[in-house]
Amino acid sequence: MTAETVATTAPTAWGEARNQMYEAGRAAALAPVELPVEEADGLTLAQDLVTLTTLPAFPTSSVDGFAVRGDAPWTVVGKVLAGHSPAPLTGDSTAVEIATGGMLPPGAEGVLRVEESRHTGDGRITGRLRETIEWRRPGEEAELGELLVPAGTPVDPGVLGLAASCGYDTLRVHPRPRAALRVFGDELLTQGPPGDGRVRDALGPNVPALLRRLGCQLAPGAVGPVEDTLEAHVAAIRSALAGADLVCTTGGTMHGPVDHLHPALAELGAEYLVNTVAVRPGFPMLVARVVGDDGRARFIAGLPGNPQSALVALASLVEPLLAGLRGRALPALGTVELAEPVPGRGDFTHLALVHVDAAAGTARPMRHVGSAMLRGLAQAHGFAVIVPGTSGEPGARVPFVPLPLLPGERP
Ligand SMILES: Nc1nc2c(c(=O)[nH]1)N[C@H]1C(S)=C(S)[C@@H](COP(=O)(O)OP(=O)(O)OC[C@H]3O[C@@H](n4cnc5c(N)ncnc54)[C@H](O)[C@@H]3O)O[C@H]1N2
Ligand code: MOO
Repeated sequence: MTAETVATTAPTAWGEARNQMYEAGRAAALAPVELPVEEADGLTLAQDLVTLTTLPAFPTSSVDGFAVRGDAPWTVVGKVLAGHSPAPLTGDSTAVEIATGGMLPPGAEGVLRVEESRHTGDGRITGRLRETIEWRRPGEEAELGELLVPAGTPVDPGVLGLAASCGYDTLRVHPRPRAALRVFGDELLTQGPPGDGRVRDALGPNVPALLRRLGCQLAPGAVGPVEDTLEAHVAAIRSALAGADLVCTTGGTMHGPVDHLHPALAELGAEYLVNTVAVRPGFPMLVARVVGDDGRARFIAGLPGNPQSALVALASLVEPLLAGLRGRALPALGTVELAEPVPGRGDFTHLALVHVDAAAGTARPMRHVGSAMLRGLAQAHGFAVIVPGTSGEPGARVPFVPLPLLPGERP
């Protein structure tokens, strides 16, 4: 389907559009790179994480005390600190002082806690060993070659620590997608209060911040506003495509007198993957694909100009596309229980902004949720999904699309 031929296509069902975007992203998943472990935070594993050693790699004392051999009382014949490789303990009724994490000497039969030991009059130590063992056995956490975490797992601090602890210096990971934004609309101001027919560009500040939260790095370059001519639109998208895997545009998704997005896509030889979605708000959203001279697919996401609609398009199309590009699973939708009624939108899916009360587990629809408004969005946790042909009744459990917020951003 080329950009010229689809002005009259029927909107894609919301769930189907979401799945299509994920599959398109997965088919173009970014080629893995090998990075030092500490540089892989926030990326996605492109390899299974299997242990390069048994874990622990050697028997280690789990307490400060004495590693002993034979019966009490024991003659102390040395000391083992963490990081040292001890000589075997061979003599009967002998012991070495040992620190937590110290390698157990071969031949040791038990570890006595320092607080449970006593000195005898003749310079030896004595005490009763506990029933439970006081050292960690090799392989207790994992055997050599055991799968710890599969490919496709997001790399977080836990994975970083685990990778280092079992011997990795580098990890094979999918890199961050490079994203760019171009904002369309001659009516947009980038400074000062709106008035006299001009509105402030809300999406120039908003969309890059969301793209970062969705795991992108933002390509450098002017966001706009791009002049309302076809030539300027084509040039702006083309320059953005040169340095990005994903170009988001805002505005111009309809077919008004200065809506140049569709003709610009046609001129760039873009192929629509989704062009309009049966969702409110935001139905004119689209995603198109351009294959570069290098054979690599790049994506253009056309976000509607109405600010809330742009955010619905990000959550509906861009988020699953990015999950695929990053080599991750499609984010599963949780559910919320509606505390108040939420109207349906006939044959369209309704994405309704809600505030979630975590303690009660319920969701309350926001006020100020016109598609041109951001007031409700700035206090919402995400969108309750009211499927076509239904309305959201109090007490009903409905799917929930969270906003990509960082911990602590919506207490
Ligand atoms: N005849 C019809 N007109 C419209 C329809 C329709 O079905 N028939 N659908 C409406 C819907 S739904 C939406 S959504 C918008 C989509 O419009 P565009 O994507 O073409 O966007 P624009 O026309 O450029 O702008 C729409 C609106 O949003 C404001 N805007 C744009 N960019 C920004 C920004 N960066 N920051 C803040 N506000 C922005 C712009 O000033 C307009 O008010 O079309 C409807 N029309
Ligand atoms: O996307 Mo529009 O009204 O649905 O804002």
